[in-house]
Amino acid sequence: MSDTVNKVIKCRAAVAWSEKAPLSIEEISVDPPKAFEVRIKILKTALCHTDAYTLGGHDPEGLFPCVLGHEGAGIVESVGEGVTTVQPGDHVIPLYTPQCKECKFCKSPKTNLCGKIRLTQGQGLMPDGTSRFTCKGKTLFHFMGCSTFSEYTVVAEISVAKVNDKAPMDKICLLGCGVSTGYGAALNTANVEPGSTVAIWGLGAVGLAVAMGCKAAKASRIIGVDTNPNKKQYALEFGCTEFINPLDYKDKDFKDVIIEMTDGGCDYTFECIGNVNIMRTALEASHKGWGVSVIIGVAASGKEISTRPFQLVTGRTWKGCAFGGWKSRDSVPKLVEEYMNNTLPLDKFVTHQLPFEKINEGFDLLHSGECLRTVITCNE
Ligand SMILES: NC(=O)C1=CN([C@@H]2O[C@H](COP(=O)(O)OP(=O)(O)OC[C@H]3O[C@@H](n4cnc5c(N)ncnc54)[C@H](OP(=O)(O)O)[C@@H]3O)[C@@H](O)[C@H]2O)C=CC1
Ligand SMILES: N[C@@H](CCC(=O)N[C@@H](CSC=O)C(=O)NCC(=O)O)C(=O)O
Ligand SMILES: [Zn+2]
Ligand SMILES: [Zn+2]
Repeated sequence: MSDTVNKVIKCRAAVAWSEKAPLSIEEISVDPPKAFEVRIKILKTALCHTDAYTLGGHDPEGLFPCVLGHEGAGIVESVGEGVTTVQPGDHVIPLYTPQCKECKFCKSPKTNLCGKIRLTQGQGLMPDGTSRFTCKGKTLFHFMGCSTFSEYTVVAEISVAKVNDKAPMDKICLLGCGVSTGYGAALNTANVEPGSTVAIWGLGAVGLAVAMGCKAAKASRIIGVDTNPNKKQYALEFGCTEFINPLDYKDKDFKDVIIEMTDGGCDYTFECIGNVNIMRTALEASHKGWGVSVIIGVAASGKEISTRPFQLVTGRTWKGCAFGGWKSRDSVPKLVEEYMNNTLPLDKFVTHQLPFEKINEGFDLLHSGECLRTVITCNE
């Protein structure tokens, strides 16, 4: 048994003291896990666009000071009373979409949105309404039920997936969010069929994982759309059959470009940016009668979508997707196995690696357009 069990752990965390400010590496105190909670030593975490979105002050649920991060992997350090499904030493991925298996959402095959702890998670707190983090006498909020930008974190038992302990943490951490989300949006939410025509707006890690999912589903045309011309090379590498840059068609309504290219529109379209104007374009570029458009991107506070209702009357469907539609505790260990047997590539998403103290450079990279994912080493 580790000598930290039942004790407060003092460790480094990247604290977000306020929005729009760089993270600050601080010594924080991490309390022991309470009942049905798990304390995790985080080995690796990646940065997702959603961390930047919340730090940028765009998240209506953003609370500060907090410990951000939700795309991580680590080892269970200790467990609270009543925890039965994981034990110290287990390799785990924290889950921002938990799976309690008891609530009406978990019992429904129609959704992966567990409702058990969503309220307190959105309040930046553990399920009992308190925080496990303090720093310089101040309480820090949790983030998305994960807070992986720390050497140690505490999460609910229903928010951890136990995974293969042979799997490399610097790759499988990506299954905590971006890759699982994009891949599942294609396979679960859209349920893309063989021979389909698809367009994907926004070729970051999420959009490229959609492309991978569409390729796995044997779509015949996968059109990658991004304003960054450097994304062409990634588009083709991750399964797009063609790449198109809307900035090359400034004199046209871009949805018409796609509609003309595809004889009336795509069977499936995906928005992976968080831009409500593009969400409309993606819907309207889907085919009359049967087109399905999936919103994955997270839009800034106050933004709303619109279209003419006629677009829906004439048979298009607008859908949304959180965490790829995966029932998380059941599915994430299987996705790790897919990685281990080489059916779900992760390595090529990791374009940058940084030590913990350079985490702010990871945000710069995310904004630079050069990077798909930066993986941070929290503990060796
Ligand atoms: N629903 C869910 O469960 C999840 C949602 N998300 C959300 O998904 C979105 C994508 O995340 P991620 O892949 O990490 O983000 P990235 O920022 O890495 O990728 C977004 C891409 O879109 C490009 N882009 C920006 N504006 C346009 C435009 N007008 N037209 C075409 N392309 C454009 C960007 O180009 P450039 O590089 O030049 O900026 C970039 O390549 C975010 O909104 C994120 O918050 C993420 C995970 C889960
Ligand atoms: N907090 C925001 C919405 C943020 C959001 O939509 N989050 C996604 C995951 S994004 C991951 O990188 C999600 O799963 N949402 C479902 C949920 O229950 O949070 C807001 O309040 O608008
Ligand atoms: Zn994310
Ligand atoms: Zn549930």
